[in-house]
Amino acid sequence: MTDCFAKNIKLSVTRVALEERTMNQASSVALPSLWKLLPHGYGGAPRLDREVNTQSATEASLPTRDKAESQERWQPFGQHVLLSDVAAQLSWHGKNDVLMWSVLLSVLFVAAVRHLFEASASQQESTLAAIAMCWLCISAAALVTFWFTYGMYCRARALARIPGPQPQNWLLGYMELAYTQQPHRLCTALAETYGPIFKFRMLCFHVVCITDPVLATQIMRSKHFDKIRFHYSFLDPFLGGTNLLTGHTDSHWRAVRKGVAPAFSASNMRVAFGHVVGRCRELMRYIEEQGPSAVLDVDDLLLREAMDVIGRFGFQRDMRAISSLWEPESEDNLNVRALLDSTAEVVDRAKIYARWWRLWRADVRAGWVAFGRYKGLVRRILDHMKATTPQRGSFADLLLRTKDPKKRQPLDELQLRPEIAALFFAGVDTTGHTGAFCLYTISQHPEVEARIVAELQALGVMASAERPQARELTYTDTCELTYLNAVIKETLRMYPPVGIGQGRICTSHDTIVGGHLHLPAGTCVAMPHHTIHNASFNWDDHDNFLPERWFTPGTEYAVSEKLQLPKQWYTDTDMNADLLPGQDVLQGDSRRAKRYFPFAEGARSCVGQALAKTSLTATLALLLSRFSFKLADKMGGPEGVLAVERYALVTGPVGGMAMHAVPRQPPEQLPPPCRAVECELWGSPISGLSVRDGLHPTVQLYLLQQYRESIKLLSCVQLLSSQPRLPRSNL
Ligand code: HEM
Repeated sequence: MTDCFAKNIKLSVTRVALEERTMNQASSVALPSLWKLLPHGYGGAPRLDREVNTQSATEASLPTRDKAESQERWQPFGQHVLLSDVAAQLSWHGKNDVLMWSVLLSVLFVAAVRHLFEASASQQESTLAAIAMCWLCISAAALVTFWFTYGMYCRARALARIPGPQPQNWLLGYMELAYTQQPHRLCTALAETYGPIFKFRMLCFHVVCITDPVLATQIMRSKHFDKIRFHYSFLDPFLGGTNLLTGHTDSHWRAVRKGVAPAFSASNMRVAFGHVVGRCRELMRYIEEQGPSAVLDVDDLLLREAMDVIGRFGFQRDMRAISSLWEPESEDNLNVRALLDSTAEVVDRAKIYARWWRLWRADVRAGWVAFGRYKGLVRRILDHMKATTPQRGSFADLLLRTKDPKKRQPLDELQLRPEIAALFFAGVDTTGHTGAFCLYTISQHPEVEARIVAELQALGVMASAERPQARELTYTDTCELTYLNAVIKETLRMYPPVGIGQGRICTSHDTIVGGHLHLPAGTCVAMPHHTIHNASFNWDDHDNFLPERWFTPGTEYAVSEKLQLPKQWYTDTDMNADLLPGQDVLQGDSRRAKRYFPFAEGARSCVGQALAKTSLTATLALLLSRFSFKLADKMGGPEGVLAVERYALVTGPVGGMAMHAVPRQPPEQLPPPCRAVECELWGSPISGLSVRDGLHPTVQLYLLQQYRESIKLLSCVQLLSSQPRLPRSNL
């Protein structure tokens, strides 16, 4: 296959590193701007400031204010949909929808000709004017079509030698990828057939799939390839505008990224850990109440936990995603469901043309309402951020302090809202689905589960025969859980949430990748994570779930013996470079080529990866120390799980992951119940403090020192295990 591939690709210049050159050939004329127009430690302990006093008042007033606010605006359908939501969707079509514009212009043209005929004094005069107008329009349309087609022709010629599947429909191209439920698995199958570089066309897009680890690393790290805006802009009407996730790599993105990145610093992860523990304990209480015979959708539960953690960690706001499990009919639960369901609606809108205005369909109306509720949540979070002083160093605080580089002013509301929405959008599905797949893979490998249990017991965070009294999990423990971390890594290898990876494009220049692969300007480049992580040519035992592989140092880096392209493609790369003295591959050596990208690579890599890792490790450690998860019969075993796997911007099990949570020990053998303390000071939660009996002494001291006089602790002490909530009490 390698030889065949080498023959198919023209070996021109021997230049290996990523290189770009401006072409003076006609292709640069063919692809200019038209292409752009067309489809293609918050410092340690949680702060208990006096400012929070204002918070409860604000919170209390929010629902009324929201109601009044929304009554002011015209709501075209349903109480959650505002006119601005419809305007945002229309504006997207205005910018991107070629078909809509073609129809609109044709209608205008016919109307103009009719008007001419009616307005002209004589028959002859009107015929001449109409003919002139027709010629003018036809010439303009022909020019645009020629310009566009010529660009496509140039790209097709330049990419002709790259192998790839033949489209069944020459007009639409290879649309199978757009309509299959598992495009990531289809990509992997194509890579096994056509080799590490293959191409296909979808509509007018020529896509080159690069699954060779060295070239993929180079492109992800390159500043010459940007996000394909058209691909990401689908999200904009729903998220409320361009944001950190969907925007170009421009000065605005840089300002926001630089502004908010410190929120995910190592010291803030200790705070995040506290929130994760608090949420997870509440989740465990719910699971315990359901009992081992209940069929639980662990995917839904973990999505809710991720949502709560992001709400508390990022915005000091209780999203009530877990607590509303007890109140399925509540408004909170409907909002949570809206947020969780909205991803599917975005995907449907991307796949089904003009779905958004088919209002006679109940699912379309439900989709609008889900979007409306999501936006309502975001509006309330922003109001909350503005009305209170966010925790110093938190995402909310940093976002409010970020300045628009052009206006040199803090971001306005219209800029802030999409950033808040994007954080939930990027963080909830990815973390939740990964957790669900981790529990699934562990349930399928009893030997893996046994090793995790042994590790938790050895660390003393899980009760054992030798040590019946388990101690509390601490932040430092998450780094000590090496086997559990290897299990998470292996799950992310086999089930990377962003399965088809990132789409990149170089609009202005032709580019030569690896010294030999010529990519004309406007070619889309896809680096599917699932394929890179699961192709037989990149990994040994690619089909097997082997957490042990992560104990070999440098597993995430490309292996030179396995590379498929001719050796001269790699001569200038650093992938073979020996480590410099004192360098540790486990710490990451940015010069080396990788073959493992669950969080992407380079400037546009995941900003929240530290939070995701902390959250996953702590959640799984706590859940697995208390329960053993078994796949429910209704899932139909591993084949059933594979069948429900669906890529909807993030890979997850459609319909959820049904499992039983079996307590590890009968309750009477469990160590004395542990109390998770949820304190609230005027509505500001101090979560994740867990103690065996009453408030932790440090917290007591801290509270007494800070608030000796004014403290009115709305303390709600929740007992874990199956004990009921305690009534409110004063300190
Ligand atoms: C297992 C969990 C996660 C995985 C696998 C993951 C993966 C990724 C990947 C692959 C990207 C690049 C997407 C692209 O370029 O198309 C990305 C971007 C991003 N992620 Fe994550 N993510 C995870 C969790 C989170 C969390 C918890 C947050 C925040 C709360 C977050 C926030 C973001 C943001 C804001 C971006 C856009 C960054 C930028 O372009 O500057 N992610 N993530």
